[in-house]
Amino acid sequence: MKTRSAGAHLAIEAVTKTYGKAKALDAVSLVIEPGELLALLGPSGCGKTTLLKIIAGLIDPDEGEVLVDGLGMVRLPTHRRDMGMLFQNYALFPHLDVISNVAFGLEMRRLPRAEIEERARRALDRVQLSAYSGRMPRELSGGQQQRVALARAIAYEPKILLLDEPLAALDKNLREGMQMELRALCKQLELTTVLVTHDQEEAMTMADRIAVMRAGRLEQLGSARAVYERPENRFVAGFIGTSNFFPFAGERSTGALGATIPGRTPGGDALLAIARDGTLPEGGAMVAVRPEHVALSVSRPAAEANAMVGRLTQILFRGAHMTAVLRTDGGQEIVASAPADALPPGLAEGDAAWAHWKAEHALIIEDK
Ligand SMILES: Nc1ncnc2c1ncn2[C@@H]1O[C@H](COP(=O)(O)OP(=O)(O)OP(=O)(O)O)[C@@H](O)[C@H]1O
Repeated sequence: MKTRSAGAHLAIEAVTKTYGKAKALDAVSLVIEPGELLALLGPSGCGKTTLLKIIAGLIDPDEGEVLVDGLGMVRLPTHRRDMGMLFQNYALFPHLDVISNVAFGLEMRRLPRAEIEERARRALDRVQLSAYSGRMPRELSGGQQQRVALARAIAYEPKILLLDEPLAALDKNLREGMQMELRALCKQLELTTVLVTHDQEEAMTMADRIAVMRAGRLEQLGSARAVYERPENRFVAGFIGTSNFFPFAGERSTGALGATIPGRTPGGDALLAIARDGTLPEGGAMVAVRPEHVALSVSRPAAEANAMVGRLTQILFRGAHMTAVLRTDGGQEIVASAPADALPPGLAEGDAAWAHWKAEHALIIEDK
């Protein structure tokens, strides 16, 4: 008997969807490898759910194709696509016990009785709820109900799992635990998984790769690490983590970005040193520096490539980390974050301080 479902290859080709005049999706293409967990991440209204529903067959695209192992899906109804689904409103049937909830989809598929029972028990076992099979949904916690819904989604051993904000209804601690559990299960079952989320931490925790979307288009696709460390534009740098942004005043003709490029900031004549191989973006450039790469000191650091002086307007302790905001005379705000014990002793809000960072931590990104 089959004990696991190996994931399918999923390709989305130039999918477009328009509602009235508004383009919810604008020629989106991406490939998800077998067994890969891909997060669709973006702000509300960017088209994530529309794309997921098109993959599922709940919405028809205007143009484009969805391919599973090379086979076109667009004309196939949802129930013939071999995809498990788990949505935020996972609504279990209140009048059915746990095992019957899990078996429901299998019964719809008219499988033999013995096989339905076997598969439902195996799915419950995978979410560690075997002991709860006779309980009613109202006798379970929110997290347990969510697990039952997950068991229902994987019970018929689909090749693709589609998750739309599946943990949004859970409180923070439970959500974090479930993120790891859900990822582990997808990996164990080798499921090809598409996760819709607007929560960048959830995307980073769970996904092999993240597709960052904005207004119906794909902005950047890469591993969490790549997207975080090498955001291509201001939107991605601001949406995944936080960034300090500086206007870029280097020469457009400067080919070698490894060289020091003089820049001016609203704060005055600060020299911004930037180290990054590559070319300048066509549509205008900015410099981005992550707060954790900015250090603070009382006096000007001798050997640092970039340093700006200002006044500390806020110091916030956040448990393991602290965040400080420095404001230059010219009005440029610089956010620094560091382990709480890394703040120079004696520095307080209102004090003058220097913010500094290495050239290699200043990224040139597209200003869009
Ligand atoms: N049935 C519909 N009729 C008209 N417009 C729609 C419909 N469904 C979605 N839209 C619009 O399409 C765009 C994309 O919606 P979608 O639900 O895919 O966004 P999302 O990224 O999933 O957002 P959220 O995180 O808020 O769920 C939005 O501008 C939305 O208003």
